[in-house]
Amino acid sequence: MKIAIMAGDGIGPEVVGQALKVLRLVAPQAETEEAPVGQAGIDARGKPLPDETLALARRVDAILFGSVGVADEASIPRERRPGTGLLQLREALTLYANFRPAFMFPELIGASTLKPEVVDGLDLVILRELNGDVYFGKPRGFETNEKGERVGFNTMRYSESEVERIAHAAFRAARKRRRKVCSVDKANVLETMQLWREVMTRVGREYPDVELSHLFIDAASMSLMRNPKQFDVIVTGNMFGDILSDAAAMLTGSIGMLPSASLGVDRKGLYEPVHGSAPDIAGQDVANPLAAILSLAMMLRESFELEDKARQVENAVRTVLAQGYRTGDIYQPGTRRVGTTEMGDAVVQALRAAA
Ligand SMILES: NC(=O)c1ccc[n+]([C@@H]2O[C@H](COP(=O)([O-])OP(=O)(O)OC[C@H]3O[C@@H](n4cnc5c(N)ncnc54)[C@H](O)[C@@H]3O)[C@@H](O)[C@H]2O)c1
Ligand SMILES: CC(C)[C@H](C(=O)O)[C@@H](O)C(=O)O
Ligand SMILES: [Mg+2]
Repeated sequence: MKIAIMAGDGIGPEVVGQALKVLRLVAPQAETEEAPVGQAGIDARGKPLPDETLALARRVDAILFGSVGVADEASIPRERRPGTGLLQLREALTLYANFRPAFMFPELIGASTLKPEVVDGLDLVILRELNGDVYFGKPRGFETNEKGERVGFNTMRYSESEVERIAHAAFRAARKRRRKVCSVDKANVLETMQLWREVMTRVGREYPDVELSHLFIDAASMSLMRNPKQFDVIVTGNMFGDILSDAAAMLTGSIGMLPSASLGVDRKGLYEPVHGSAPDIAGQDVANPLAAILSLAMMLRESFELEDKARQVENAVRTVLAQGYRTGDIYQPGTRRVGTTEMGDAVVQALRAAA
């Protein structure tokens, strides 16, 4: 059981630190090795994904990832951008299937931005394609047009085989759940997405026991807010999945609650909270570590087939919420406001008590 720990930047090390305490307790046999990524990679080795970090990623069974990013990310050239380290890692390991479950803990119903009856019992998963789309399509870059103005451009691209493999992943996931797949695209405007819908429909015929529907991204965004419980598995492209999953976070109360698993062709996976490095709250011991801890649970389940351990961790999260522990992002009057470390300790305590 070899695990690479890539805590990254900002609140990354704070939340991964809590997940590590949980790992040590539930799987003391796990061998871990840390490696810098993001701005930490640039500081240590001059690159957002140092060669040594990538080599470690290739050697291990799973990666526990924190978050990467700095406050002025948007103005930095690509090769020196912390986020590039994460994108390169996803590409190098062919981690094309990014599962982002959004699950409503009953204790947090009041923390959701939606009415209680709309989110009570919510349990959906957004399956985001992670290796293609406008994120990786070529050509990309800057050029000068005939008027002498600068032009920035990217290309939205998907090949049939890329859509096929994510489609199969979606239908397989649906078979373990409520057997419904909603494919989200923009096939009314974009050729890339016409192909996406065509391939989804074709692959769907191989899964007659799974109900397939299609929505355009604009309508899907609305439906996610209006009636999120209609969804089981939502499968979508890289860019739309990025946006929809942050939106889904607010249904469940906070982005600090959302875990994710990025899987490829084998069981090796990268597990990370959906949130970023949150420079606005970094270093204050206030970030919610539960998304990182729930990402660890996904790792135990998916990469190591330790279903019991995964459940223990998820139940411990449920217990601390029932006990009233809340970080600032999910705080409500009448509950107990705690910091990152105290929340991690509470989860460890709950695990010990249940053992
Ligand atoms: N997977 C990743 O590593 C990842 C994901 C998203 C963004 N980023 C990067 O992070 C940096 C900041 O991006 P952003 O501000 O748009 O998104 P963000 O997710 O870092 O933060 C958005 C908001 O949510 C809050 N927040 C995030 N995580 C939280 C937690 N665990 N507990 C409590 N509050 C939390 C932040 O304080 C902020 O107000 C950028 O450089 C961006 O590129 C990285
Ligand atoms: C940091 C960034 C590159 C990343 C993405 O856009 O994929 C993040 O927003 C995410 O959701 O994991
Ligand atoms: Mg994102």
